[in-house]
Amino acid sequence: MSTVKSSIYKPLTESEAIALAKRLQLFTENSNLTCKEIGDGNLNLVFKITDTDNGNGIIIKQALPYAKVVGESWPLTLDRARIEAHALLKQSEFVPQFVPKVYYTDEQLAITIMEDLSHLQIARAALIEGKELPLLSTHIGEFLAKTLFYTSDYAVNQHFKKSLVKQFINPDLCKITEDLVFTDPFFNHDTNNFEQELGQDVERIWQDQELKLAVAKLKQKFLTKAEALLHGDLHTGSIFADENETKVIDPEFAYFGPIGFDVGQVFGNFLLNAFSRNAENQEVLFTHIETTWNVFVKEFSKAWKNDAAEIFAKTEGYLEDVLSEIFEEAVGFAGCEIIRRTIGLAHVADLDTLQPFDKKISTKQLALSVGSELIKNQKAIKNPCQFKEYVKQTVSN
Ligand SMILES: Nc1ncnc2c1ncn2[C@@H]1O[C@H](COP(=O)(O)OP(=O)(O)O)[C@@H](O)[C@H]1O
Ligand SMILES: CSC[C@H]1O[C@H](OP(=O)(O)O)[C@H](O)[C@@H]1O
Repeated sequence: MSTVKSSIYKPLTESEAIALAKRLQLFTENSNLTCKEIGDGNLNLVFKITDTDNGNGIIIKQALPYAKVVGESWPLTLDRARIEAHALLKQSEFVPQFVPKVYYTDEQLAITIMEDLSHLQIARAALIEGKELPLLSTHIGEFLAKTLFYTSDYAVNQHFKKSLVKQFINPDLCKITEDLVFTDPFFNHDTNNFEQELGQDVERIWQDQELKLAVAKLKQKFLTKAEALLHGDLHTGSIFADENETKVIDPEFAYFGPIGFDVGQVFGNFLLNAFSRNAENQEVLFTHIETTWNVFVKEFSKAWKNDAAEIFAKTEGYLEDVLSEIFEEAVGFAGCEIIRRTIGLAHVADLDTLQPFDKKISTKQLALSVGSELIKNQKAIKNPCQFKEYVKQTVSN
């Protein structure tokens, strides 16, 4: 992997993307290449370049100087491409099997060239289609445990950790999360986006002082708790998977934050998919939540026992306390993710594609109730079993 800093920024066209790939000798000179811009996310361009003779491909991801979902009226730093590439490289030190290979980066052009994962499917789409993805949560539990433990003060020399914190200072992308996840959905803000039929449910959220106090505290943790290098946007649209393989993409929101945030986003997105299903098909999502947590605990504890640098690591009860706090925070962060994906700016297809309309509205009402209950009852929910009971109880009330 090499990095070049001399180009001048310009959004690529499909033919320029091909020319770049050839110039970088990522294909042989006579290759017949096709290119298609396939970006379906909120922020960036994604070019898929394929050699038509053998099907081999690469992906060129390029940041735009604004948020694609809104347009040029929402300027956004190109530095997110540097953060994404460096986060992928850092994660690959601990879990190379779960991230795409990075072939090349150019900070000026804001591009990352990486492995084409088109043989896999985005997990959100696969779950909506009802696929089980049997290894997804085992892999994600291990991804979370290793990327988070090995970038934390539990594992890393404090001086080195602070140099990493500096490398991953990501204020613009953090501000998006601070606003879209932790602020706007809890106030009458113009970024919110919800059906008028949800008006009373949303008003209830805006008036709920107990809920708002709990969200304020979670937001404060997101702002201040520089515990480990987070992925920062670990929803099921950031995961490629099939029955055997799992790859986590799109860590442009990476920064040093609370471990429970990444874990909570995973829980929240599994639940959003569960809400979209009939009761008899929901169990597999609760199993994914349980497995994610159990594998996370197993791998995090193993890493702690073998590799902790912190002198207090062997102190009785410390690991257990750290894990309890991560779980408690994850429950609250999951609640925030569920609420923001239901009434905030950026929705999820799991809920938005539900039909008929009445079913969509009633499911969203349920999501808002469950999200609120999780946030308000974080301390009472101590394990995946109680998590499931709280969700089921809220659904049946
Ligand atoms: N490495 C990859 N291999 C194949 N397709 C990819 C790859 N990275 C991204 N994509 C495609 O581009 C889409 C958007 O990518 P993503 O990184 O999520 O962009 P954004 O940052 O804009 O959300 C993904 O949903 C996927 O379809
Ligand atoms: C204006 S950004 C909204 C939303 O989009 C990001 O998701 P993605 O990059 O995966 O499309 C992130 O979740 C932001 O909160």
